[in-house]
Amino acid sequence: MKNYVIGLDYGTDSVRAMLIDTENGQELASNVCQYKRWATKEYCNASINQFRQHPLDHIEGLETTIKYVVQNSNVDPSLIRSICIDTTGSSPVPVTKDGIPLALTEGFEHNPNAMMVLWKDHTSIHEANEINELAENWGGENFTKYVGGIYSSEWFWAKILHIARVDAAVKDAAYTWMEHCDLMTYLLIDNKDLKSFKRSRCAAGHKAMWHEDWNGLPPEEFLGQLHPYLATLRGRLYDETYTSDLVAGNLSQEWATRLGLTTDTLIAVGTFDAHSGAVGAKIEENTLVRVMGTSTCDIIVDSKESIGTKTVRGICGQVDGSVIPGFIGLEAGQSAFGDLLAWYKELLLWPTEHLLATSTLLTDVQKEQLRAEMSDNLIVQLTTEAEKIPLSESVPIALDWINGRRTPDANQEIKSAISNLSLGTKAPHLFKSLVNAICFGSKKIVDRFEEEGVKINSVIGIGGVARKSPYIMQTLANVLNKPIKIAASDQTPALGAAIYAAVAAGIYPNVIEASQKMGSDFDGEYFPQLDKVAAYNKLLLAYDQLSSFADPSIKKLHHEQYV
Ligand SMILES: Nc1ncnc2c1ncn2[C@@H]1O[C@H](COP(=O)(O)OP(=O)(O)O)[C@@H](O)[C@H]1O
Ligand SMILES: O=C(CO)[C@@H](O)[C@@H](O)COP(=O)(O)O
Repeated sequence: MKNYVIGLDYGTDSVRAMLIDTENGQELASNVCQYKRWATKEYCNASINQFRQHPLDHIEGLETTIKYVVQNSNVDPSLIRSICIDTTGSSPVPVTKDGIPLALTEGFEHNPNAMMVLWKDHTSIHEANEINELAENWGGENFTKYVGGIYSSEWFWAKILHIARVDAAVKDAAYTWMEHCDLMTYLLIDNKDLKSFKRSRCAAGHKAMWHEDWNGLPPEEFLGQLHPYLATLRGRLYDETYTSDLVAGNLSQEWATRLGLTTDTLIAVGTFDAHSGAVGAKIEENTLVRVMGTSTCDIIVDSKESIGTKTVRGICGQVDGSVIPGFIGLEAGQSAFGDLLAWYKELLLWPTEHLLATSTLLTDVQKEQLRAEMSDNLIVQLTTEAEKIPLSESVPIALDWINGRRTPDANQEIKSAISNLSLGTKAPHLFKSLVNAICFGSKKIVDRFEEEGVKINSVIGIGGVARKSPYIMQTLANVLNKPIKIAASDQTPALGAAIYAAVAAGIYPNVIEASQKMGSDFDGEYFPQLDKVAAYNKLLLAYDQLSSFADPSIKKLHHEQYV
């Protein structure tokens, strides 16, 4: 009998559904929906790094995309066994006692503090510092131990603490908070009991300091010192967490009717996009999967025996079962990857945007066409020119911390810098230096894992930049001095979610087996070019020097390891 599943992947700008044949991972239908309200950035303020999303964008996107794949796949809806949802994270949402997102209730419809606080929102830098200070000095267990020793402003407690401080009305109305992947899963299932609802192990372990060692979330005595609200909230959250190979519940009658499915469809426990992306790209023990898009997420799985009691410094967490149940999932990442290049592109397009508007040489239509053409071609042209610049030629040295540093050693306050500019520095030289910077930042993550005893046997690249830029992937292979395989699928997170769904429905016995059968193939591999590896190592020394200058907390590096 045929079995089908749906993977639903919530990205930063859009949500996509994929209907998959569980026999071979073949995609039978897919559909993407952009978030309408988010597109106007109505609830955001980039100057203070405030990024909020309205839950209606997520609910409308869910209904549109799932309905589309169900109707356009020619599959009997009763054969659609299960759905799994992945989202960005940490992206917490305040909800009422009835599990309704606060922004859907009267009086809060347009209040950004009542909306989902997107992963890249950095309004809670101060609160993250406070959490770190307390964790280190309160006299008890340091609860940041399994999240790299530093709590980030991108994460659950820091974000909630910030909102509790700045918006008493939201604090008082928010009975509880849910990670986005949990909320969307909860929305679909029939069991509406918040206390017994199966929350994501991945989200709780990587972002909310949940760990078996202290029986769940940090205790009230700790959280209460940050804010009494957090202590109250702790009691309304959860003790247990669950991996995504498990069932959270059956599709509710209401949603079965709305989506054209039946209540026999199972909904798996939710997870994060990077983790499901790794599963969609056939991650195995000691494989590093790098999700390279706007930012990066670096995911590794290692055995419990190999990790033992070790805690890896400066990463985004080590969590039992966050990627493959039974293994430790480790996460790191860069706050900006493609975003550094996007920033540069925007900078260069400034005259096109502003001077062109006042020019009388072209019609409005021509201006628009020119603007679009330049925007589409700029990175491609810069890439062609940057590739021609020999490594021996002096290029600027840049840091990749344009949006702070996620890892190693989170510091969201740190800023980027560029040095070694001269009158000979042209736009492609600067572009080349930015590409080098994002690759050097990647090398720091790989080095940290290896220094801490986590073996990396192979590297897989997924995400927009991995697929669009052979130049960046070749540079990365040279900088890391490791081969990089590229997954063929553009949609590995949705595919990974489909794989979890298939295991939850009992179609496969475990995630590894399902991922081997359903996961993406590879359609490219980049190998280090031995003549260039040494030259990049030299440039890396200059990157290290600039890093230490911009962030004096970085220890003096052992340069001898690179020469
Ligand atoms: N040809 C290219 N070379 C390098 N980077 C690119 C290219 N095209 C797009 N990008 C970068 O890719 C990023 C978007 O990656 P993508 O994976 O599509 O999005 P997301 O991270 O939101 O899922 C942008 O930051 C953009 O600067
Ligand atoms: O941080 C995580 C997961 O832990 C990601 O959700 C976050 O970087 C967003 O990634 P994308 O830009 O959607 O690829």
